[in-house]
Amino acid sequence: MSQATLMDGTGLARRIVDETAKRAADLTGRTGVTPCLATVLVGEDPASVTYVRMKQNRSRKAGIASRHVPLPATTTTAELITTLTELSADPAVHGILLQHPMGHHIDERAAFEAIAPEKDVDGVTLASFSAMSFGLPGFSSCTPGGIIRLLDEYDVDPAGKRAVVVGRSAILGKPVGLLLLGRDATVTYCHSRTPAADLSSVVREADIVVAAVGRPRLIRGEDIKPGAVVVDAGYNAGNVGDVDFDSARERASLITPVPGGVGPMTIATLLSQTVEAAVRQTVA
Ligand SMILES: Nc1nc2c(c(=O)[nH]1)N[C@@H](CN(C=O)c1ccc(C(=O)N[C@@H](CCC(=O)O)C(=O)O)cc1)CN2
Repeated sequence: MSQATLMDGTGLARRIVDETAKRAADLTGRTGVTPCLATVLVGEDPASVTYVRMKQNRSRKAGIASRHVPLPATTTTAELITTLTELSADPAVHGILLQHPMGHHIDERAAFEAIAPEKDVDGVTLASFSAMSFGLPGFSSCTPGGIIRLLDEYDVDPAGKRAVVVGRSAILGKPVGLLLLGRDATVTYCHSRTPAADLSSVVREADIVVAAVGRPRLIRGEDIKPGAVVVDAGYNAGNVGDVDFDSARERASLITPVPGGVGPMTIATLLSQTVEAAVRQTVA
């Protein structure tokens, strides 16, 4: 079989950011309101610092203002909730991003819930999760939303397909499975406690594989069903995904590279949802 076609997240994300920039400029021209994304970072984890900086840089290119709130690693859950409540009440802020992960001492769920649903452009609140689960309007979690957009771009219709999601995190694995279910896929979840033999047998049956467990090269080409669509949403040190790319691309029909696949789509979705939030919050 020939090698899989690459799903180009970088190119699609660039087009989404260009469209987002036009929408932002239109809003600013019509109303004088500049969309504003507040980024909140607890501590100085190097990867998180990089991701937040990427979000700020791309926001600037899209005509979105950033308000950065760096907090010390010692910040308590109560202090973080106070910051997020203030940002939620600030009319100049349209979207709020709380970078994950935070320190183990922080109650992440309580912190995310302090974000007003209408400003939850990262799709992390229970309100956003429930809306997404029921197919109601709301903001999707950014990486899952970006993955579905990428599948659409490459005419991958999940309806009737067997999809496996490897991973069950609140911001990635769980929601992407629900979005695929919403598109009528037959979804199975595997995760870090799934025995290796079960993982292998489930992946072997899957038409769509979404790897989101954070284990470098866990998914091997020998387990990929010939012609399957493979989406690698793993972020591991050294820009290594959860899929063994070289062996998987020999069997897949479509595959996302790392870097250049799902990652750029995450940020493009965040920016697009920020401008959408600003439009909804602006009485023209
Ligand atoms: N609150 C959130 N926290 C986290 C999220 C999220 O969506 N919301 N996702 C990940 C990390 N992440 C954004 O925060 C992220 C990771 C990677 C990329 C990306 O574009 N990666 C590039 C490579 C980057 C490089 O060159 O260094 C790629 O894949 O091409 C974007 C966003 C965890 N936390």
